[in-house]
Amino acid sequence: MTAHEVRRVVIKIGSSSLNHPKGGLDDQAISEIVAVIAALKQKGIECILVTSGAVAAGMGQLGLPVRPQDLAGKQAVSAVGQGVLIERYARNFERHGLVGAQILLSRIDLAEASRYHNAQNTLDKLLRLHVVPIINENDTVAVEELCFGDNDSLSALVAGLVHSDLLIILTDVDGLYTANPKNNSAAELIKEVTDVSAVENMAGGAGSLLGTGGMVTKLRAAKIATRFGIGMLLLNFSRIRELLNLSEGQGPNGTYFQPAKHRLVGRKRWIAYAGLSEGSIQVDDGAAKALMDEGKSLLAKGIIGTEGTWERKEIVRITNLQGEEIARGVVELRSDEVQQVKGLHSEKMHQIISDFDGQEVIHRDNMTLMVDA
Ligand SMILES: Nc1ncnc2c1ncn2[C@@H]1O[C@H](COP(=O)(O)OP(=O)(O)O)[C@@H](O)[C@H]1O
Ligand SMILES: N[C@@H](CCC(=O)OP(=O)(O)O)C(=O)O
Repeated sequence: MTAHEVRRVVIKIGSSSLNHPKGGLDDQAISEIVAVIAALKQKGIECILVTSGAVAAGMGQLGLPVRPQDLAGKQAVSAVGQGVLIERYARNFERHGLVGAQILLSRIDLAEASRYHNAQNTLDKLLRLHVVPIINENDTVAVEELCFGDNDSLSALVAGLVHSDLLIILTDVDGLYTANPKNNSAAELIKEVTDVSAVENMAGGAGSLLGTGGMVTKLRAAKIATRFGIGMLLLNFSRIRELLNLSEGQGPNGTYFQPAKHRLVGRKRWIAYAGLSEGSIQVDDGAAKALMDEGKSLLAKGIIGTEGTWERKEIVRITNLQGEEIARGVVELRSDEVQQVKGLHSEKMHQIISDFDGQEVIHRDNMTLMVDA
C-alpha cells in the first residue's frame, strides 16, 4: 500500500471476525475494533464502521446452531441480533469517550437520488458531531429483490457516499489469494491489485457458515470503490493493529486494490452503482463504439432493441450486440417510446414523440460507462 494522506476511512468487519467460536458475538473482537477506531480518531482519522454480525448475534441469543437460510428466518434472527450488536458497540465506544450512531440502510435508501443525498447529509452531520456511524444492512425489512445482500458492496457504496480516502475490509484471511486458501494449499497471497477485472476469476465463496459472499462480494466492493477513485485494503482482522501505522505510510500486510485512474464522481457514481436499473437498451456496434471510445451520447439511430419497461428519467442498462453491459444512464424516453423510435434519425423521432425535442435518448452527462474504455 502506498503512503498517502488518509483522513477518512470506512472500515467493514464481517461476521467471520465477529463470531465467537462457541457461537454468539465475540466481545473481544468488538472491544478490539472499537479500540483501534478510537486510536485512529486520536490520530485525526475519521472512521465510519460498517458491521455485519446481526445474524450471528441473534443466533447466539436464540441458541441456534446454524445460520437460517430462508429470508423470514434471517430477518427474524437479525432483528434479535441487531439490538445486541449495537448495544455492545455503544458500550465499548463509551469506554473510550466516544458516541456511536446506528444507521440501518436498505437498498432502496440509496436507489433514489433524493434519498441517496439524504443519507449523505445525515452521515456528514454525524461526522461533524464526531460521532462514529455504525452501519449495517436493514436486514429485517429488506425485500429479497431489493437487498444489498452483502455488506461488502454496501461498504463500498458508503465509502463513496462519505468521500472516504480508503475502504478497509476486515476478514478472516490475509487478503486475496490466487484461489480460496481454505481448500487450496498452493494458493498465493496477492499484495497489490491494479485491475480488479484481471483477478475476478480467483474469487471463491464464503469461508465459513457465517460469512456471506466470500471473495466474490469483496471483489465486487473493490470494483466499486476503485472506480470511485478510492483504494481498498483487504486485511486479516487479526492484523487490525497494523492500521495504526496508516498515517505513517507503513502499509498493513493485506491486499491493496489501487484506485482507478479515471475516477467516477458525483452523479455518475449514483447512476452506476446506487440507482436501480429498470431494463436495458441494446445498441449496434457503431453506437457502442461512439459511447465507449468517443464519449458520445446515445441516439435513437444506434438502438436495436429494448428489454423491460421503464418510465422517463429512470436508469437503464446499455448492452452491446454480445449482450455485455457497457454503460448505464438516465433515459429520456419511456420503454414503449424507445421501441417506437429505435433505429430512426432524430427528425423522425420528433415526428413520432411530439412532446420530446431533445436529440439524445441518453445524454452523455447522465451516463456512466460500466467497462473501462
Ligand atoms: N481467492 C480467495 N482468496 C482469499 N479468500 C477466498 C478466496 N476465495 C474464497 N475465499 C474465502 O473468502 C472468505 C472470506 O469471506 P466471508 O466468509 O464472506 O467472510 P466475512 O464474514 O469476513 O465477509 C475466506 O475465509 C475464504 O475462505
Ligand atoms: N447484515 C448481515 C451480514 C451480511 C454480510 O455481508 O455478512 P458478511 O459477509 O459476514 O460481512 C448481518 O448483520 O448479519
